Amino acid sequence: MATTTTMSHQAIGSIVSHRPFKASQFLKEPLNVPMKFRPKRFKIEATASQISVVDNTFLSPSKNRPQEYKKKSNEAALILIRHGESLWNEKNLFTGCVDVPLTQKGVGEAIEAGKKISNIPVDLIFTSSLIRAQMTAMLAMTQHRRKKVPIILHNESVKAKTWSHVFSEETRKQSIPVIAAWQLNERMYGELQGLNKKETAERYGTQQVHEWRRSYEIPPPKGESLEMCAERAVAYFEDNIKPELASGNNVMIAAHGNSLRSIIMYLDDLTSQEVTTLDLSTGVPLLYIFKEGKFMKRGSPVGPTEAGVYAYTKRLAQYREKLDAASQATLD
Ligand SMILES: O=C(O)[C@H](O)COP(=O)(O)O
Repeated sequence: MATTTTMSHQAIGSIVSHRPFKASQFLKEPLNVPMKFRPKRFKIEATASQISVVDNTFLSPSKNRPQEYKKKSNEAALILIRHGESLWNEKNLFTGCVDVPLTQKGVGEAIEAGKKISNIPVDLIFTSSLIRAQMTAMLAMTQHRRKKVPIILHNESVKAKTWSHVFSEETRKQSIPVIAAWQLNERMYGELQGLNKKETAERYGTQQVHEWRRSYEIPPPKGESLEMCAERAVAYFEDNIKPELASGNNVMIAAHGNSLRSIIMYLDDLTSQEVTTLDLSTGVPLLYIFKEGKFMKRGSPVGPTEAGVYAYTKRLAQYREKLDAASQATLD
């Protein structure tokens, strides 16, 4: 079924661009995206009065970060975290691209997530452009043993980039670049955004609402199907995140239930049937290792504090030993 979706300002999410532009200019045809993720029917037409997004294709992250951030290794860690509970998760409302902050419980979940990954190296963070994902990333990093400072790279204009430049080499070494990308936003839930999930199921039927929420191909009214969400999220992952992993940079992605489901579908090579049963809890970090062009799942911690249930690789174990040695040296 070929349909064209025209999105309003809610479609992509947040933030600012005062320059007139067509959002379609940011949806490049991805070159390396597998057939199942190539845009088939995804077309956005909007002007700046209807839509506003972070122009984060203006400067691509890997090309514009200083050399110091780049390093080589034959293995890299990839952490995926769905944001902690938001105010609309608490109220059981469809949220989609509406920009809602974390609840107190969500803040706690983000901090607990941070404890679980506190021994895993992180060189670079990608978040969506929505505050609940950004809060989660920042709160999680407060718990990291390496104590680097996450710094948002503002690439939306040359001026923003220049003004947020860090001049001290020493300080730069102690920081982690954070790149916010609207392509990692939650799926646009269309006319369901702001509706109560239980009431919607009562009105339209449990089966219909389940299809809107979990099927791969069926979009909610005027919203994005998981397939459409994958077309932007997986393309972004392939174009901007995978090259970082291939260069040995350890990456954390803080994003959303459905943008992460689409990325996990790609990483685990799930079928459109298998992905219907994939459901992500808030604030639980998943770990993958990227090695020799392949993604290997290393599990997800179940305990509240310890990362030990991850299947550590030798390199991760060495990193942890270094952290232990550094803490011991501080105590001595
Ligand atoms: O956007 C939302 O409402 C949630 O973040 C994800 O909702 P879902 O579990 O209904 O897909």
